[in-house]
Amino acid sequence: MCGIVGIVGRSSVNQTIYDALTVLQHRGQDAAGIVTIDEGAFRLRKANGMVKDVFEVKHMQRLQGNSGIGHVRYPTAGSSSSSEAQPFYVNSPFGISLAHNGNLTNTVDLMERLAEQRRHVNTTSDSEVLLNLLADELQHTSCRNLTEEHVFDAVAAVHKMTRGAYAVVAMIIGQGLVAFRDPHGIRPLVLGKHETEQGTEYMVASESVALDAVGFEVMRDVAPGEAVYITLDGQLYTRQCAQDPSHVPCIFEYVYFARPDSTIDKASVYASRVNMGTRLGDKIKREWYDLDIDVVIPIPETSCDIALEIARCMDLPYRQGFVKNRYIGRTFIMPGQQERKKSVRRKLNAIGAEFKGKNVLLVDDSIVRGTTSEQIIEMAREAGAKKVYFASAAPEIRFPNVYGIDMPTSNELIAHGRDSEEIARIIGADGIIFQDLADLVEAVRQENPDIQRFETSVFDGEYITKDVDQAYLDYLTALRNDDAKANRNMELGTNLELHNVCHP
Ligand SMILES: O=P(O)(O)OC[C@H]1O[C@H](OP(=O)(O)OP(=O)(O)O)[C@H](O)[C@@H]1O
Ligand SMILES: NC(=O)CC[C@H](N)C(=O)O
Ligand SMILES: [Mg+2]
Repeated sequence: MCGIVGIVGRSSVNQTIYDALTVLQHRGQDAAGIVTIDEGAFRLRKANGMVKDVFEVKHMQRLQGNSGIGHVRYPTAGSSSSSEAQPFYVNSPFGISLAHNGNLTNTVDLMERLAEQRRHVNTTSDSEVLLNLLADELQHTSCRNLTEEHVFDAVAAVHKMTRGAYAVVAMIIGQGLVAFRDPHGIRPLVLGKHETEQGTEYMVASESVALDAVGFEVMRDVAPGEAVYITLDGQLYTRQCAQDPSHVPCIFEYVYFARPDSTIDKASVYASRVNMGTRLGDKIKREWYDLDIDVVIPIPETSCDIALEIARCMDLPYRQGFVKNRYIGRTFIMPGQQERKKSVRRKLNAIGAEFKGKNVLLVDDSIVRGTTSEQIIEMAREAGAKKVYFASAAPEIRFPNVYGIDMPTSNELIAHGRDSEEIARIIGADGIIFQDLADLVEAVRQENPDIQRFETSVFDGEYITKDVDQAYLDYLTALRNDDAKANRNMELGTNLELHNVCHP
């Protein structure tokens, strides 16, 4: 998952965008970038690394201007090379810079289409394709200045061509900032404002927490298919640009990706996780009524709220049996399995007294590759646990994700083609229990019953964009399994870092 932010302000926005990106860091740890508009030119800094490492004082000083966009990246397409860090830039028309959260499912077709238009895409990134599509549509207008109608027509045309998931923010030199969400609203996008003496400032971001952190007030979520256009002098326009929008947000945002203090599509992530705990706690009581569990222990960090609620439901003590190293990021979104594996032990350490001689129930939000659960169970046993049971607040993840979460290969998923007993045996648990999908859906719907359907393909294999067939999944497996990614990253390590040349 990536994080995006965009601001049209009344004074310098560099620090505000930086601060917002630090609060969205949990959505992408591979690369970060900011572009601002200053005196009719883009100022850009992007590179691999965490926000605090990418932007030094000298970069921040160059990022002048009252409007800009930012991105934190977790790659789901192309490579991890710094030349694929975002925002991307294209010089015509006007000069456009774009940042994207999500993943396109018809990138190959779109590339061909762009080639026919004699547009060059310099990387293997789907986001650069998206930028060129938008640019190509804006190119059709012959006016010197864009109106909101030109912008909205261009977004409508992009919607027609593009399949997959996308929340997008783009800056157009001399014109304004445009943000839009795919017609299913798979990825989140929220709009907010801040009143100043000079006038209203507007901001869009992946999560509401980014607005909270920098003192902006949340106005509303951007609707599926809707576009927001804010001119550089601060006029806000909005329009529905999709022909047949429907609201099908990604449920994994609530399970794992988003911060608990965010509200996405009017459903609090924290409250949804507590509800997941209540429902899973009830299931454990029903199905494991004869088990002798002494204590409930979360696997930090995302599962803590869920585990606390399970303990409450089951009337059992809740103990923080694992201490998290606060200087290590999320392991699941790291690029390779070797690194992910090594990081679990560097990140989490057991407190012996909480395990010795006890039957423990470990709780996690989800089990994806099983990297975390396998090692954590081993650590619990080394710390002296008698029995180790495992509960997952999400159902078994059996199908690839094609909408912005890097789970492209079913063979890398521990639950693919396996039942609970086999999974328990592999990770070394004495018993394992998963949330039912209906309960997971209701846990979030409890917070916003207007959401009729969620994007749940990783659990049930149903892809809302209808263009995902076995041939596409096979293509993705070949392209993005861990080995293929590692090879590609080595090859592209020296790729032309076209957009970074002026700010090393
Ligand atoms: O089965 P796996 O492939 O290990 O993936 C699942 C684990 O990865 C995530 O944790 P992560 O360390 O990324 O982040 P967190 O600290 O927010 O829990 C998630 O919360 C699970 O613990
Ligand atoms: N996780 C994401 O949103 C990734 C965005 C884009 N597909 C990239 O790989 O850069
Ligand atoms: Mg975790």
